[in-house]
Amino acid sequence: MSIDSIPTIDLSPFFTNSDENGQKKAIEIIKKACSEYGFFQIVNHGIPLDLMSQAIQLSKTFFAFPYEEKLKYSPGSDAPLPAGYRKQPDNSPDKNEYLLMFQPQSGFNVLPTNPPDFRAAMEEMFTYFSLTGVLIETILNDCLGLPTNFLKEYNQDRSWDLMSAKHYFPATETENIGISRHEDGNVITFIYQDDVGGLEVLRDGQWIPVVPSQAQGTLVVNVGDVIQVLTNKKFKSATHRVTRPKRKSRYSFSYFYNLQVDKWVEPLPHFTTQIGEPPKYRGFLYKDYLSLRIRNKTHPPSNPEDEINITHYAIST
Ligand SMILES: O=C(O)CCC(=O)C(=O)O
Ligand SMILES: [Fe+2]
Repeated sequence: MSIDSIPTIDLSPFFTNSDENGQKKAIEIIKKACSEYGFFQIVNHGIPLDLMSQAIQLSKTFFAFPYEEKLKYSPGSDAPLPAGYRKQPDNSPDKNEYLLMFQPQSGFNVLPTNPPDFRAAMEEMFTYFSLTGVLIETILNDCLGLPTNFLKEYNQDRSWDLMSAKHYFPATETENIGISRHEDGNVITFIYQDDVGGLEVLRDGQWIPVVPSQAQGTLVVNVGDVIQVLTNKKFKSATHRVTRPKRKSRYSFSYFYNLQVDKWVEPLPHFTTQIGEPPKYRGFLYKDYLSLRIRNKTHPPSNPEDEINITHYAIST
């Protein structure tokens, strides 16, 4: 497959009820992209373009502040995840700093008051992203031929969704990794990247760049491990990474459409018993998987290849 094969889907048919044909076409392309790639891009997704570019602009202003200023927004100690400002530790292979938030009404958020409009823009982005998540989840439900609203009923609680604004430092002479290779553990991830580039997807052993098109408000969508397990690997959670160019900072927003942590995750009967396929994963409690992933970061194994990922639950055949 060639570089331009990460498809971009126009979602406008889903905002005008009458365009069933347009919806069908989009669903076909998304279905193919999820089973081959686990990655696709969307435009006309309903998030206002001026909000998106304003949010990136404000994030640039925020990250340009002195470190001490940014540290004022360090995460509170009671939060289940570090909501607030963090810089990756110096020994981490990931060279970025970020601002992480839960849904706007969460009591855990520590959001900057400076630049003045940043907090409102982050909250508004969050709200729009969560609507996009519901829409894409509904589309995936259709692509998979699941009963109407199946995924929606399985995944109703938005209080574990996360959004991060990230700033990647320019590459040095000796290293250029921004985020090392990984798969996302959640349900669906959305990425809005600036025009610098650097996001890459692994396909057939090759790193394929996801070419940015910020002006169109293009969002990258990637399927996470939860979908991969539920569908018994019919849909792929793609391996991806971020590399950094020299002399340029890179800014992005990621939205992690997540799952309530007490949920049980296992291959659905639709993709196993009902079609005579053996399950490829054993079931697990989502929070147990999250703890193992957090442990990768707090107690990194000496060999990065030993980091725990979804293959931890794989059933060998
Ligand atoms: O910043 C990006 O483009 C991607 C970030 C990412 O892969 C992640 O946060 O999981
Ligand atoms: Fe990721």
